[in-house]
Amino acid sequence: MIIMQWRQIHRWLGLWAGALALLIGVTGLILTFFPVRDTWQAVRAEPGLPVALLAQRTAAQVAGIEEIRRLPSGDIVAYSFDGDQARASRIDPASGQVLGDYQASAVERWVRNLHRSFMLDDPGRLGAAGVALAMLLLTLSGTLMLARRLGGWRRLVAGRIRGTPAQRIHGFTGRILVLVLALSSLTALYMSASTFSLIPSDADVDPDVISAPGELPDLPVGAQPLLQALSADGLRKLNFPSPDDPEDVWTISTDAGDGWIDRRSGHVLAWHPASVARTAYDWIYALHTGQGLWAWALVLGLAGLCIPVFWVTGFLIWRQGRVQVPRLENNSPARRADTLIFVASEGGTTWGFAQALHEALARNGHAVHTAPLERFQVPESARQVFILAASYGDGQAPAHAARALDRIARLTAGTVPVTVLGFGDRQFPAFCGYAEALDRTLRAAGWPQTLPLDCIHQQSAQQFDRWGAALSRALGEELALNYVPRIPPLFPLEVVERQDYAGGTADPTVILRLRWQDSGAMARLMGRSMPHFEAGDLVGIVPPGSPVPRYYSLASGFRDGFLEICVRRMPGGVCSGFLHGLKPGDRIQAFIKSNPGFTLGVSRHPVVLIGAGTGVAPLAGFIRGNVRKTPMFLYFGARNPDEDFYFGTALRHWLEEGRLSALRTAFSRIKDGGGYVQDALRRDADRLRALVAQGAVLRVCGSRPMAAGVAEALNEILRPLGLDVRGLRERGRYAEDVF
Ligand SMILES: Cc1cc2nc3c(=O)[nH]c(=O)nc-3n(C[C@H](O)[C@H](O)[C@H](O)COP(=O)(O)O)c2cc1C
Repeated sequence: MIIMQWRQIHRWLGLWAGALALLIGVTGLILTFFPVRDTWQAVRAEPGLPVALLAQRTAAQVAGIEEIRRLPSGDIVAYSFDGDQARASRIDPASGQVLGDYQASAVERWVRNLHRSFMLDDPGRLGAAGVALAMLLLTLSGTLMLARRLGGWRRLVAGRIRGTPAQRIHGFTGRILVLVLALSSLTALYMSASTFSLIPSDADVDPDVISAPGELPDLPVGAQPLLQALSADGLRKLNFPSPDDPEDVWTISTDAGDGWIDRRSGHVLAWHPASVARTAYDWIYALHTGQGLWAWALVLGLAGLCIPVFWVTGFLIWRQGRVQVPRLENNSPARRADTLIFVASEGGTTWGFAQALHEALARNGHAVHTAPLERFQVPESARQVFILAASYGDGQAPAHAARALDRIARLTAGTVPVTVLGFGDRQFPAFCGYAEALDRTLRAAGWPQTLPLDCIHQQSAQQFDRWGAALSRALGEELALNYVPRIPPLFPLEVVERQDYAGGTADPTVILRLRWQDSGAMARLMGRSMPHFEAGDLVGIVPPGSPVPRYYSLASGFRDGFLEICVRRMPGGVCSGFLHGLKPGDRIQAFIKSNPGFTLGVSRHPVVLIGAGTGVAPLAGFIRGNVRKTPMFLYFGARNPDEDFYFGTALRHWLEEGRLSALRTAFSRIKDGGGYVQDALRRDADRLRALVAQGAVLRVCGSRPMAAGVAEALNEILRPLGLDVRGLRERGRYAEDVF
C-alpha cells in the first residue's frame, strides 16, 4: 500500500517540484566550481604555523589591520582600514606580504542567491527548503521503487536495471547518486531550519570582558601566549583590538572555540569551546557546499549535473507509461457495466489479453468496463468480474497496482463471481505469485468465482484460448477470443551474413546475422530505437501474411553490435521458410522481447550450459559475451558433426580464447557419437557435481523432451549432493528456454 503512495509521490513531486529542483541542481552545479577553483588557487599557511606568527608577519606588512580571516579554501585574507580606505588583501602567510586585493566573486554571490532563495529572500528560502524536502522524498520514493523493480533490497546495488533507455538511465544515475542527493537535501533542510531558528544554534553571545586598564604597553601580537599556542590550521578569524579603545580586546575564532584576550597582559579573559551545534553546523555546511573539501565538491557537482538528467528521463518515463493502456472504444461506464475486467500489467502485454476478452464479451452483448486494477470495484450492475494480473519481481504486483490487493482485502465479499487469470513466467520461482495472492485473498473473503485461478505462461496465446474455451462452457455462451499479440514498435534489420547448414538427417538450418540502424540519440532516449538486448532474450519476427510473431532466441547481445539467430526450417513453417529465403542486403521488421528469467547477466559462479540442436543459439551468445572469462562449460547435443554442429567453428575459437572452458558433445546419429546430451552429462557426473557444489548456474535450451531428459539426468547426478533441479530453479540457479 505504502509503495503505491510512494509512486504517486514520486511522480507528482518529480513533475512539479522537479522543475525547481532543476534550477537548484544547475545552480548547485555551478556553485561547486568555486570551492574547487579556490582550493587550487589558495596560498595556504604551512601546517602548524602559530597564529601569533601569522598575525605578526601580516601586521608588519598591512597598515591599519583590523582582522585576519582564513577562508575555507585555506587562503588568508587581511581586512584593514588605511586612512578612510577599507581594504581586503590576500596574504602570503609565509611572509605576510600582500599578494593582491581580495574580492568575493559577484557571480558566485548571484548564483548562490538564486540557489538559496530564488532571489526572493525569506519566502524564496522557504521555497528552496520545500524543494529540498521534495528532493529527499524523491530519492526515498525512487529508491523504494527501484528496489521493488529489481526484486528486492539485496538487488538494489548490483541488480540489472531493465527497460527503455530512459528507464535505465534514470535508475542507473539514481542508484549511483541517491546517497549524495539525499545528503544534499538533508543538509539543505538542516541549514534552512537553522536559518529560520528552528534548531538551536550556537548563539554568539560575546562575554562582557575588557582589557584591564593600566600603564603597561600592549603586548606585541607575536608574544601573545594563546595566539602562540593556537595553530593557523584551525583559524577562522582574528580581530585586532582597536588602537583608539584602551579597553578593547583580541578576539579569536577557531574550529575549537572562541577566545578573548587582554591586550596588555595577554591573559585569556574568556574561552568558549565550540558547541556540538556549531561543529555539526560546520560539518553540514561543508558537506552541502563542498567548501574546503574540493573532491567532495566534485561529487556534488556531478549530483547537480544529474538532476536535469533525472528530470528529463523521469518525464519520458511518465509519458511512456501513459501510452500503455489501450484505448478501448466500447468501454462502458463502470456503473452500467455487467462485466468488469481489471488489469495489472507492467510491460503492457496483459492489456492485449484484456482487450480480446473485452471485445469477445462485448460482441456477445455484455456491457463491459475495463480498467486498471487499482480501480477495482463491483458496482450494483455487475454480474461478473475478471482480474487479469501479471507478476513481477518476486511474485509482486506490477507497480501501478501495488495498493490494489490491500484495497480488495478490505472489501466485504459480494455475490458477484470474481475470476483471476494470472500472467507470468515459469522461470521465476514465484510463478504468477501476484495472481495467486489475489485469488487467495478473494477466496478467503468468500467471493465466488466463475473459473478457478489459471496462469498463462509467457503470454501463450494457446493457453489463453484454452482458458477462453473453459469460460465459454462455464458461461454457457460462445466466446470468440481473438487475441492478437500487441506488436511493440518494429525495428528494421538488415541481413549481413548467413551461414547455412544443409542438413541431411537434420532439417536445413541457417544462422542469420543482422544489423540495425542507429536512429539517433533522442529516439534512443524515448525508447524508439533498437532496444538493448542480451543473449537469451528473444527477437519477435512477424512473417509476411501472418499477424502472429514468431520468437527466436538471440545468440548475441546488443554490445556485440549485431543480432544473430539460428533458424531451423520447419516443414511448412511460414516464418522459418521466410527467414530461410533471405539473402544479405534483405530487410525485415522485428522487435525485442525480454526473457529476464533466462538471460545470464554477470555470474560470479561457474556456468553450465546445456543445449541441443538450434537450442545452442542463446548458449553460444552467453559464451560470446563472456569477456570476463567466467568458467563456462557447454554440453551440446546434435545428430552429426558434419550436419548440425551449429556454431562449431566459433565454439572452438572461444575455447582457445578462454571464453569457453570446456566443450562436451554428443552426436546421436553417428557410431560412437556419445548418444544424447543427457548421456554426455551422465559421463561427466563428477565434474557436474563439483561445479554445482561451487554454486554453478545452469541454463538449458532445446526441445521440451530434451529439457525433460536433461532434468531427469541432472536429478540423478545431483542426488548425492541432496540437490535437485527444482531446488536449483527455486534459487534462481536453473532456467530453461524450451520450444
Ligand atoms: C523484470 C521481470 C520480472 C518478472 N517477475 C516475474 C515473477 O516473479 N513471476 C512470474 O510469474 N512472472 C514474472 N515475470 C514475467 C511477467 O509476469 C510476464 O512476462 C507477464 O506476461 C508480463 O505481463 P505485462 O507485459 O502485462 O506486464 C517477470 C518479468 C519481468 C520482465
